[in-house]
Amino acid sequence: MSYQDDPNGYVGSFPKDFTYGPFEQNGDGDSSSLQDDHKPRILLRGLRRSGKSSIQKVVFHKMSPNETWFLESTNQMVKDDINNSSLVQFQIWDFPGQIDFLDPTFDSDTILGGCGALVFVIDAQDDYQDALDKLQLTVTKAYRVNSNIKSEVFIHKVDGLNDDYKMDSQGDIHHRATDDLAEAGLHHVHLSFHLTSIYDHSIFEAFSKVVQKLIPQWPTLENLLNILISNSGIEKAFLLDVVSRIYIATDSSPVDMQSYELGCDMMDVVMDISCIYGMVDETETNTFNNESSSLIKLNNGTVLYLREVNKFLALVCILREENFQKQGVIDYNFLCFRHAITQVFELRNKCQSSGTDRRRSGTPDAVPNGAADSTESTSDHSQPQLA
Ligand SMILES: Nc1nc2c(ncn2[C@@H]2O[C@H](COP(=O)(O)OP(=O)(O)OP(=O)(O)O)[C@@H](O)[C@H]2O)c(=O)[nH]1
Repeated sequence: MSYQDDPNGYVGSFPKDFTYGPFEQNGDGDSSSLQDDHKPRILLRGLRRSGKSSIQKVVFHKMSPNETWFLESTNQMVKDDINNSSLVQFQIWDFPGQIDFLDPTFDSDTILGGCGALVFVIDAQDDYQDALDKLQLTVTKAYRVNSNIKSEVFIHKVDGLNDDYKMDSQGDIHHRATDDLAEAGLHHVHLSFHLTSIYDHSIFEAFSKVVQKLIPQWPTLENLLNILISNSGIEKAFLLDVVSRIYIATDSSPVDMQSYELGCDMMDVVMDISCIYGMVDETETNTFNNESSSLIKLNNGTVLYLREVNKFLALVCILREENFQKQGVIDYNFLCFRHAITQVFELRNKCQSSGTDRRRSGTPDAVPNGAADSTESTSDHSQPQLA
């Protein structure tokens, strides 16, 4: 691995205005200033007992999978704000299985209009014909109201299935669901399928992919990670949301579940140790700060390295032990990376506040709907907001 000059400011081409020193968390922004009544939405739909509430509780509320046995059936729509402590701000609306989007009393225009993604949960351990019928009706309705909505299908509870059956079910569901949509005249609507279970990391991975599609800055984050790993001898890097453990970006090499699990486990260890030993006084609530970092050497020659990026985000890197000998280079490149991420968020916040000012003053947006302009895309309520 060569550590050559890089036009992006990594080792060898030190940006002139960048110095070592305490990292100012400008990029975090003040989440309260970004609060908005109209949070972007992810809708969770599916038949009764398909696992919707369990998914929401396990991913965003740290409920252990076994505790979901005691969840009662949802009888009313539940709105769950994912904000403040988490980088990605959005609302999850969990609909009771029996609610019908086609019911005339259901205000589908308002509910589906500002929605970023529709997640449809299918219980793979059950007969899924009814679920497929409902999926077709739901996606058709959602698409007619909001053609920008991303449709995601979670083939859920796959922990009880053997690998062959899992793959067969996925193929069958994929085939039938796309045929149904084609019959309804919606050939062009794209459905994404994910095999999920709350008993492993598959549900976190699937949710990561759903959220990533809604983050306008995602390609930039991926690009920054690509530059970082190629200049530092890193094999895989994840940008993890500290609270939920979903990854909001990774480099463009394929994700293998084991690496992601390692990253999440490391994050858990760091948070546990920080909570126990990192508290300076009783009033302190956030023990994850710019001092937080961790290094774990595995006995197979792999090194896991974690650094705090800002209070919502951590970078977890996986690399070979021999590439970690130049830790100074990696640390230096990490500082450049963190600086770049800060700039991305500053720009994001600037765009957002100018959008808010425009809305307050009633001035129409300068750019028409649909134009490829960063200001426009960031004030779109169907996108989650980076804090
Ligand atoms: N084996 C297995 N069981 C799961 C999984 N996810 C959820 N369950 C179980 O499925 C049952 C129903 O889960 P809920 O989350 O209440 O389902 P729901 O879709 O919210 O149900 P309604 O509120 O009635 O619409 C619970 O007993 C969960 O423990 C999973 O990944 N694997």
